[in-house]
Amino acid sequence: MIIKPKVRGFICTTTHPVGCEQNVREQIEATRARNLDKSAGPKKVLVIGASSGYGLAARITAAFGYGADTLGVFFEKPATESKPGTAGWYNSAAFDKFAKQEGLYSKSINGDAFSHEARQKAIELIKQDMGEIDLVVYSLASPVRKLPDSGELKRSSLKPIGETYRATAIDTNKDAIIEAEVEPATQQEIDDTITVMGGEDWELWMDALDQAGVLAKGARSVAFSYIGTEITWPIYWHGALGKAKEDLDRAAAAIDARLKETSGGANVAVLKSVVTQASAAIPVMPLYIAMVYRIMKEQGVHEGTIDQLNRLFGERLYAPQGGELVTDEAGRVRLDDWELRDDIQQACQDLWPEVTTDNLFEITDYAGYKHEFLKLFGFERDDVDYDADVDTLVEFDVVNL
Ligand SMILES: NC(=O)c1ccc[n+]([C@@H]2O[C@H](COP(=O)([O-])OP(=O)(O)OC[C@H]3O[C@@H](n4cnc5c(N)ncnc54)[C@H](O)[C@@H]3O)[C@@H](O)[C@H]2O)c1
Repeated sequence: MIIKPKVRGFICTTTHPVGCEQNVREQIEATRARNLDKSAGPKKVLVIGASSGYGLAARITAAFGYGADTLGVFFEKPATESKPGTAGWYNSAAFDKFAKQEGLYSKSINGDAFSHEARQKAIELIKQDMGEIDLVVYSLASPVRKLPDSGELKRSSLKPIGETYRATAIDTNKDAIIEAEVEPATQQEIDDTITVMGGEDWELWMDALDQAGVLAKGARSVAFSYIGTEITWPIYWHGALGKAKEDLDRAAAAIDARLKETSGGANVAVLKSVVTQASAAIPVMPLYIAMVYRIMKEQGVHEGTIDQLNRLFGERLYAPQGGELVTDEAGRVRLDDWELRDDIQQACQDLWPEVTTDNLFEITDYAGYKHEFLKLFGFERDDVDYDADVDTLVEFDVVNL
């Protein structure tokens, strides 16, 4: 099949298997170049949400930075005769291939991580192949959760709370500046967003792993959050999603108290805004990212997904000098420190009212944003021949639920 990108709103409905493999290879090379202290890191790792974005970067960091065995859980689609698989499918196939070449254990579960079945399958595989795990990374981003007991479907909302949110944004289909308007979430929508993206499911995973006796002494767990500043607060931190992320903080404290009994611990890690399938769906994020990327690149402090995870592991969770993990007052590990620097945020504030459809590509890094977005699906890489016929039917070591 010869595959070209087909963008519909904030997703690309086609993917390129070779481009996705090259994306994974590039992240592995970036991780190797860091020369992380192998003796300090995790050895057996479960990553929930392992196929793209921050979860994939966590899996790559654990495996190729520290030589860890990994079990990944994700919800992706393989190719059919007429349609390529999802990017996360090809990313995971590539990860699996490279990990096995390196002699590392790699196994994956493709199915709904919110289900009890996924937890049971993970526990079965850990018992069978890994014994105990010493790190659980929780990196799900989902618009919907099927409740594991009742089967009821809950949906999350990307909405403000209290007032209608009006802000300058990009219509990414037309590359045009628009005024976005988002109605506030109802109480039901806020509650449902907490149910989908809050900490309950993370706790269910940690309970199940603990009860099954597969958590090693000193095991750690980390889940990811975003806080941002005034620019994004109305839609994010002060919106429905922010309430869910507050609930993640609550869950982190509860899980931490339990893991501390064996000298382990749990934290929320607050990461910077990067281009992923999840962030592309959040109103205003594409414009904010286009601005903050430009400014952070100019200041020499730009980081992509893999850089953040390499730094999280290498300089925070498994810092070679040991000692106390540095957190903020709420126990969160902060990797958004450079993005939230006053000078960077002030430059974004200054740029915001200036942007128009005409100068969008000139005064922001929107070109960089678009490139990163297409890259997520395996497109726009210099090292891939997009006119060549590719085999889309890629298989690997995965248990499909
Ligand atoms: N992208 C950002 O800018 C940003 C910034 C800070 C924090 N975060 C947080 O990082 C976490 C991961 O987000 P991302 O941006 O990497 O997203 P992503 O869309 O790239 O990845 C989401 C992952 O979740 C998996 N997933 C979704 N629903 C699932 C289900 N039902 N069962 C199993 N797997 C499922 C997907 O397969 C994929 O592996 C989220 O908690 C997000 O809030 C993201």
